[in-house]
Amino acid sequence: MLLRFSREFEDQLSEWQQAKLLRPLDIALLRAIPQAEAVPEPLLLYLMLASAQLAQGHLCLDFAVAAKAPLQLLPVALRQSSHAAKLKDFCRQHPPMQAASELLAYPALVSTDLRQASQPFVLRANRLYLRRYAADEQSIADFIDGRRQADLQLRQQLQPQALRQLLGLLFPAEGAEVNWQQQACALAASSYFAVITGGPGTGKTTTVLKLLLLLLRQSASGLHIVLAAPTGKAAARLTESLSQSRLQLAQMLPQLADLLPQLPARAQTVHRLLAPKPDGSGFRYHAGQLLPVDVVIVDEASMLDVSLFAALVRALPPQCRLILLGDKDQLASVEAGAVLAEICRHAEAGGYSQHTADWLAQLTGQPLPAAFLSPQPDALDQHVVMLRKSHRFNEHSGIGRLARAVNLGDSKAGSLLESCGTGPADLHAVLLSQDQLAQQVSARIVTLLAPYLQMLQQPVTTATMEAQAQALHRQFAQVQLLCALRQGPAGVETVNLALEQRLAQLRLIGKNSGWYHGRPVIVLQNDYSTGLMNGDIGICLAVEQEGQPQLRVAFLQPDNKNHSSVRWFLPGRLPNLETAFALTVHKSQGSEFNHAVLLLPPSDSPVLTRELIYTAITRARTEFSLLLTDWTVFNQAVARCIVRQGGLRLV
Ligand SMILES: Nc1ncnc2c1ncn2[C@@H]1O[C@H](COP(=O)(O)OP(=O)(O)OP(=O)(O)O)[C@@H](O)[C@H]1O
Repeated sequence: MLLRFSREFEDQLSEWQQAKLLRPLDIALLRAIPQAEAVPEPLLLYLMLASAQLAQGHLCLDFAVAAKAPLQLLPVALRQSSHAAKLKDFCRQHPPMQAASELLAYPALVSTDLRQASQPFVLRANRLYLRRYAADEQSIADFIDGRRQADLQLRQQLQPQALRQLLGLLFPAEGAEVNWQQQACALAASSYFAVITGGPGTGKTTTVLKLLLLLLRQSASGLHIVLAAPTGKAAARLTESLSQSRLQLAQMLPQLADLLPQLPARAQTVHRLLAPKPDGSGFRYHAGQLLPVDVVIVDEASMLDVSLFAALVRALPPQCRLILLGDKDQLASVEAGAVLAEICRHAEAGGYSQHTADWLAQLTGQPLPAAFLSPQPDALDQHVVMLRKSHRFNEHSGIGRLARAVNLGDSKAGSLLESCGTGPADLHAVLLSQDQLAQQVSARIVTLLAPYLQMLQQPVTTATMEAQAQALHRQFAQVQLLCALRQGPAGVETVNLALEQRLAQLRLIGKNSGWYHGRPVIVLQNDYSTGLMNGDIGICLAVEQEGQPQLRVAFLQPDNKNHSSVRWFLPGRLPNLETAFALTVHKSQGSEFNHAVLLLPPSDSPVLTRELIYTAITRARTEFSLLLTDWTVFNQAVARCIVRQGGLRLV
């Protein structure tokens, strides 16, 4: 039975829903809980607001934040709206901290002890959670805590001298500067849980491969190692990057080359590792059925949402190591929580205890500078090492400098781009007018895509289809247009449509809707029947068969020999997908392009954040372009950080 509330309260709810202060889902949730009937209406509204926080990526409603700044409970776009006053008035009339204590009078609905019972809400340290998210956060905190205890024993068993020798072999001395890769390897080699964070090209993959060689050398009976990533695209890129790094390591470290065959050749998605049950009721591996693994490496961990992370740690056996790799400054997952960013909150400063610093110095022979030590060390910081030197972008690289400036929220970041022509050669900015924006963008992108479009003019035959698909994929990945938004005049949908129309007008594609020769597509969900993963890119080609063109879609699948093979599909067999001439920045995470072109919308939006701009810039290998109509939009985005409420550091 669904609850009906008093007439006045129902009216208030529909007003709040219309004002977008609540979602229909937030209201429906409380209607479905019989115990809610006894709760006074203001408290019910707080419970609904706690559920509404998830839409903004927060794990909980923080009453302390609500008391200090009630508008923080709203998406940025709504904070200026006339409706925001409703929320302010509500918080004034029903003070949040008082509501937090009043909620305790309803133990059938709200519990303070997660382990005790199964109430739908959990209140801890003035944070109100839906039970599931409190449980996820608790699982992660328990996992990290458990691993920390186990580390004490592990370090007693290790032989520092032997480790030091291996670390010396893996990281030959380079000078007086701290070798953070070596520090990361030393920490991870002596921990059951470690996080290696760093910007693009700082050597995360290289470091973790060296770590695996070290662990393999130390293991008497071999190790079951698994490499995973949150998306299929990121897993494919990790597979590719692994095969390149293996070749380099084989040359650099001939003494350890015999161990290379023991390294996994492929990475998989975290979902696939946990094996979803066919009926969608969870995973085959969980706390009651642990994964048979010794070491799990998860790359692009910024994209891990709290629920997937919790599901993973619950399924790990006690003696299994978990090593997370990722760039803490990138966009977090669209789902709730920002686990990597939260764990790495103090990574820049280090925050090491004297004990950690002494241990690392013993293993590496390199003492950490005092600036990285903290007099009041936080336990979580002892698991994290940040790699600080980019081996891809040197100090003269415009991309590297721009990424750093954006990351620091430096208001001068725009001037690096504005000084086009006189500034760094790898950066470009183009100011467009608002009129016919998508058409102006299309004209520019068609020029950048010229080599790809030219290649498409070659007829594709059954004899040449494989090689042509490979070449077209390589060419298509050279330049990628990234949109900050999905909808609106500069959104992915409008721009893809405008591009298709322009290409059809120029007769560079056969038609501008449905399937056509040359249509690039991106898969929008994992599909285990085809093996295609969310984020995979395909190209539709008309293959001449007995004089008749047949449309087939070519997807690349990296193999373990640093090559790719092509998988062909009939368009009708493919899962949910969309055209990929333009991608959202979110969808581009985990991919890289020689030239990344970011299009900003004409007006500000809460989605435009420092993390989004940074993620777009760091997709670029050799060139980055910004298309915009107004520099204020760029500057406002750089000034806006994503803040997500969660309590991992408090649990
Ligand atoms: N210490 C080093 N000295 C010189 N080159 C290095 C060093 N570490 C890594 N590299 C090189 O820098 C490049 C990037 O390294 P790697 O792929 O390990 O970085 P990453 O942080 O994993 O990058 P991504 O941002 O792509 O995930 C590789 O070509 C690698 O060989």
